[in-house]
Amino acid sequence: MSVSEALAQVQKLAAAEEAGDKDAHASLLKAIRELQLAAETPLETTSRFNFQIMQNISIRVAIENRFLHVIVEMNGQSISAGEIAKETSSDILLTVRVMRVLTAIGLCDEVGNERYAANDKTRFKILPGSIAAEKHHFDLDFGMGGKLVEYMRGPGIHQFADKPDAITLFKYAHGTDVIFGLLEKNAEQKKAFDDYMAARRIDDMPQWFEIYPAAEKLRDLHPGPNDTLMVDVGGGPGQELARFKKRYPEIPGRFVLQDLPLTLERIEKPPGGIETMEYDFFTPQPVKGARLYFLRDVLHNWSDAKSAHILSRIVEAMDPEYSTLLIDDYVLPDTGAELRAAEMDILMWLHTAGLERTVSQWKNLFDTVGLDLVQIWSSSCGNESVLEARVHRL
Ligand SMILES: C[S@@+](CC[C@H](N)C(=O)[O-])C[C@H]1O[C@@H](n2cnc3c(N)ncnc32)[C@H](O)[C@@H]1O
Repeated sequence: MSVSEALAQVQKLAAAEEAGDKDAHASLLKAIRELQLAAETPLETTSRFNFQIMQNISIRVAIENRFLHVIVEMNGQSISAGEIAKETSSDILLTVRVMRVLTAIGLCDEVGNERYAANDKTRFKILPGSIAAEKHHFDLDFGMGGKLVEYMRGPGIHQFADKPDAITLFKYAHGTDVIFGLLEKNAEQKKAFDDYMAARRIDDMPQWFEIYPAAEKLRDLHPGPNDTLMVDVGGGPGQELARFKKRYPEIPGRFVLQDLPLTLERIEKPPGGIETMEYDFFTPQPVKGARLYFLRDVLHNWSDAKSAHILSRIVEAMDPEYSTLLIDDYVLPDTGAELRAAEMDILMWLHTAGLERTVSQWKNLFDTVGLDLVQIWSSSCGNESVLEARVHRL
């Protein structure tokens, strides 16, 4: 694509977004990336990738030394490098060097010689959720990046932790197979993980029960008060059940939140009307014949072998004529995946020895456990999809 063709595409999508088309945003960002690629020589493209590490390192220094915090605290006034260095007990030369990168990438404004002012990206970057994301990604991912070559030439890449002798990159760099083991031992990373996850839950994005038309699907259902309407398997603190119940308080039946004792013990007060149940999802499912079994952000943490095991326990409990399984997770298209989805897949490999699945990979997984994919429900905003599955009937 020529530069002017790529530019025309950007202009078209920018106009669509300005005219209120919410779906245009992701396409606009993709078109901007394509425009940059069209304008760059191959040398410039590869060198951009080689040098992007300098940006991450500069950001991490600025966060640790609170450069951006001090700039934001000026409430719109500018501040000099000398003042930042004094306020943060940092070296002035280091401050200037790091701020040069940060202003060049737009994280802060350079308003004069060695003078800086906050912009909206600076203010966002120091929010607790952003600091948490920085620590989560930089500290863990650079730890793995630093060991990668030695690891590839030593044990070699083990994407999954199914076999007892598997050495994941996470284990090689951080000592535990996957992130969850590390979080049990590392309070700073645990807090960063929790804050990051909380900040990622954006309430105005479509909820799973809107993406999947739950009210319509359950309208003609008349469960008794003791019949189970929904089991959230590995449901964490139970926010999804709580939101669903709040939105549709009239829907009768039991709502069961299942998770490991450690997770349930952390819930100070279980959401109203929701029953908590300690349960390991590799063991037989105690709640039989529920209308809905629900798995959100669970299977992407596990290999196909482990996911098949988890799913089989649910399939055994499902009533083939009545139960539906809903899986709320990423679904990558077989071709043309968005960059963020492709990156999330790598993140799942690195942090959890899991994977984000394509449509074909989901179908193959369902085939191995006797599930039929009924439909994939998606929304134009956000990355979540809801896979609707039923027990295979002959
Ligand atoms: C990524 S979290 C997703 C939580 C929740 N579904 C959500 O969307 O917020 C994965 C959940 O799986 C739970 N989990 C991990 N291993 C489990 C097991 N063997 N049995 C039951 N739950 C488990 C974790 O405790 C955690 O709450």
